Amino acid sequence: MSIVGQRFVPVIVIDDPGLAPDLASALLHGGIGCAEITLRTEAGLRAIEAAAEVPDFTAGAGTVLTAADVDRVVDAGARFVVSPGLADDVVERAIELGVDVLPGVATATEVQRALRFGLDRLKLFPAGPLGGLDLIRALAGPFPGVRFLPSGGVTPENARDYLASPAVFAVSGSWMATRELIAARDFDEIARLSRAAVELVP
Ligand SMILES: O=C(O)C(=O)C[C@H](O)[C@H](O)COP(=O)(O)O
Repeated sequence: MSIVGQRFVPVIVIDDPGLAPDLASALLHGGIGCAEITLRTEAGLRAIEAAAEVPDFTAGAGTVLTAADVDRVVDAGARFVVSPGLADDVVERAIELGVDVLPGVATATEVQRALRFGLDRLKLFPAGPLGGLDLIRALAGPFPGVRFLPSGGVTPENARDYLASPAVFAVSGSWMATRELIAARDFDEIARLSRAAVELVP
C-alpha cells in the first residue's frame, strides 16, 4: 500500500514509540489509513517501525532530510517519505529504493526541479503562509499534471476547500493527532477528530 488514494495525511510528532500502535489504530478507527511520522523526535524512527506493523495502516516518514534518513526510515518499514523541502539526494535515494517520495515545494522553480525527477505528487509547504489555494491555483496553470499535498496551516475549517481543488490529491496536518493528544493517550479524541475530518469530504 502507498499514499495513493489517501486524502488525509496526519503529521505525527511522537515522544513514546510505544504509543504508535494505538495511535495508528485510532486513526484507522476514524477512517484514516496512513500517517507521516516525523523524525523530529528521537522516538520517530521506532514509532514508524511500530506503526508499520499495524495491519491495513500505511506508515510514512516525515522530516526526512538526508539520504541516510531515507535508508533508516525504509529499513524501519516506511512506505512513503516526506520532506519539508526538495533535496536531490533524498529524492534520488527514495527513487532508488522504490518508495514513494513527496518533497516539499514552495515555488515554481522547485516544481520544475521535482518534475525533472519524474515526480508529479508534491507536498506544498508551508501551504497557508505561502498563499494557500491561491498559490495552488496559480501553480496549476503552468503545471496541470501536478497534484499537491498542502501542509502547514491546514485546518478543519479550510481542509474541505483544499480537497475540492482538482490540483490537490490530499491534505496534511497535525490537528487530528497533536503531540499533546498522543502524549495524553487520548485515542478516543484522535479517532473522533479523524472521523470529523473524513466526514468533511462529500
Ligand atoms: O516536519 C515536517 O517535515 C513537516 O512535514 C511539517 C508539517 O507538514 C507541518 O508542520 C504540518 O503543519 P501543521 O498542520 O500546521 O502543524
